[in-house]
Amino acid sequence: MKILESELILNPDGSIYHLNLKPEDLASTIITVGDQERVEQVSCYFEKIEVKKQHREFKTHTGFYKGKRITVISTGIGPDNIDIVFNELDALVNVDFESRTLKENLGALEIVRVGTSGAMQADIPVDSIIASEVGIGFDNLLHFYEVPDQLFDEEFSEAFQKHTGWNANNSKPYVVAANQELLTKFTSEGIKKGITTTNVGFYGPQGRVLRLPLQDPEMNRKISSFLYNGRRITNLEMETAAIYGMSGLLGHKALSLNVILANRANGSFSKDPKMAIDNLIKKTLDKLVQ
Ligand SMILES: O=P(O)(O)O[C@H]1O[C@H](CO)[C@@H](O)[C@H]1O
Ligand SMILES: O=c1cc[nH]c(=O)[nH]1
Repeated sequence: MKILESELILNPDGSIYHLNLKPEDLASTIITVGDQERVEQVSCYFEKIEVKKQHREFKTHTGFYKGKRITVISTGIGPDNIDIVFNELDALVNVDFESRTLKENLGALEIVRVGTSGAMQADIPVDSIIASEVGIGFDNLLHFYEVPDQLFDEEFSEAFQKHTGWNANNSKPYVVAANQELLTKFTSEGIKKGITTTNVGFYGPQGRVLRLPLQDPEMNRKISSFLYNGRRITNLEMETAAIYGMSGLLGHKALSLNVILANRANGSFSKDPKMAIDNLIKKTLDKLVQ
């Protein structure tokens, strides 16, 4: 069935609406970063860059690292942007833009998020790296899609809601896993597995108080004391669960790696965030070519 012009929006040059990319601009291995300035921080390691495009906060470089074609793209902040980026990345590989129909053989992208994050446990040092084996989404993005039974871990979500006395006005947390193959490949010395919450804001939704009091000032304490099958929540950020959910629905493989910049349990912050992120970028690139 033909996808209408109002649903799959193409720019006059044939590129997709927000990302400003054409199908040939994209590699099948993709690194997503939040900050558009991080795109160069990744692509500076490429031996050759063949595509450089930007529209709004979505900046893309495609090039080669040790002979492997890789795309690095910025998503901006938050799950609403993940909806845009993941639908458009998928359309770039799985929709024929000429006929506006789905391709017969659907492609699976390999997607690794290189992000920054806050630790919820005092013993997780700033500058360390966590590979999220599970994302817990506090956003409601995934609830707008038809979700197959096996994608969310409902039992996990219920245990979490019970432990925290979760306020139903916030959302219904969804729990979704990383791609196991990528998780195994990336977990190593210097990259530890963890459980990551995806929060809908940086301040109140992550329990930060500058001037506004919180609806539940105890939320971070409840999150950090939660245990599920002996596993604790390690860190929080703003994209991972949405990335895992959208990848699960669309048939792509995704893993989220985050360097810890803030430790919320002991109030510390990285002394050199740029260097800490750079360390994660180098590790990610080397793992991708292994
Ligand atoms: O550094 P990035 O990848 O943007 O990730 C984290 O940093 C942003 C908040 O400062 C949020 O996007 C959060 O997920
Ligand atoms: O505390 C933090 C640090 C980075 N990113 C977040 O979302 N939270």
